[in-house]
Amino acid sequence: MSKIAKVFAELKAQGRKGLVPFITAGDPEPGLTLELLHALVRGGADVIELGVPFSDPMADGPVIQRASERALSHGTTLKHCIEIVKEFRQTNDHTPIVLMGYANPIEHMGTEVFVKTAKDAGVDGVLVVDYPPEECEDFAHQCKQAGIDPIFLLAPTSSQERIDQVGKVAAGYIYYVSLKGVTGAANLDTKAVASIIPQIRAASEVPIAVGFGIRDAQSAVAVGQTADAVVIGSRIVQLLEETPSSQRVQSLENFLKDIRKALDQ
Ligand SMILES: O=P(O)(O)OC[C@@H](O)[C@@H](O)c1c[nH]c2ccccc12
Repeated sequence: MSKIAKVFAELKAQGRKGLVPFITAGDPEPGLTLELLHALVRGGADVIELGVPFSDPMADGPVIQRASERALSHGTTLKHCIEIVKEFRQTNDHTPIVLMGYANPIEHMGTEVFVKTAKDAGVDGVLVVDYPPEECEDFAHQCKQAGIDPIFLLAPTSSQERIDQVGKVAAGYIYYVSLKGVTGAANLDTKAVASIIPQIRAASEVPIAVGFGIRDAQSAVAVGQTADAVVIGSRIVQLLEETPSSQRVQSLENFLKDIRKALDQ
């Protein structure tokens, strides 16, 4: 059983919902990411999504685009992201990390080299935004062979055929994009999300995490009523952007603790 599957099995047994925060590696300043990862764990993260900065992040709204730009301006590469995970694993062996990113940097590194170095570093899952299942059979296979869960996106626009297809290859969790739009969008409709989840559950036994537009305890709890986990990205990235450097780690931990508390009530 993968580390991600184990975490979701534990959550289910405890009747709890998963909390999955996202940060961009190398943002807002280089050298802080490792500390931020540990702060997320202290704040109650069950799985962490670590964004690999990319110059043309077409699924991302302005907040995460700016994070990518900052990280790239500090010279953050895919190799650095993997090294951060390796360092994190020196002292944390239990919190799964999912690398989130786009195909270009991975193809630039070479998929075989990527899968091998990611596995050796302790990466648990990979979500490549521009790799729909039919375009990455070989890559998904390589990941699975290495014990890395390939994570796929479904969205309100996904056809039944796509839902079935993702249901067949999914591992770790299925990421349901709550809305038509980019990360950080403000038009979350929890009722619409709740109406689609049963359709996805019918196609797969893999847990369902929902992201896009979850900003606070209230929206997290509302989505958590039907999803197995909630993903929070832009709100966290924005908090880091707005907080003075000396308070970032503590603010992040506090922010997450509040959401955790609300989800566990
Ligand atoms: O930012 P939001 O609205 O909280 O949504 C989560 C999201 O940021 C994170 O999961 C993510 C960041 N970049 C992505 C690209 C595609 C899908 C998902 C993502």
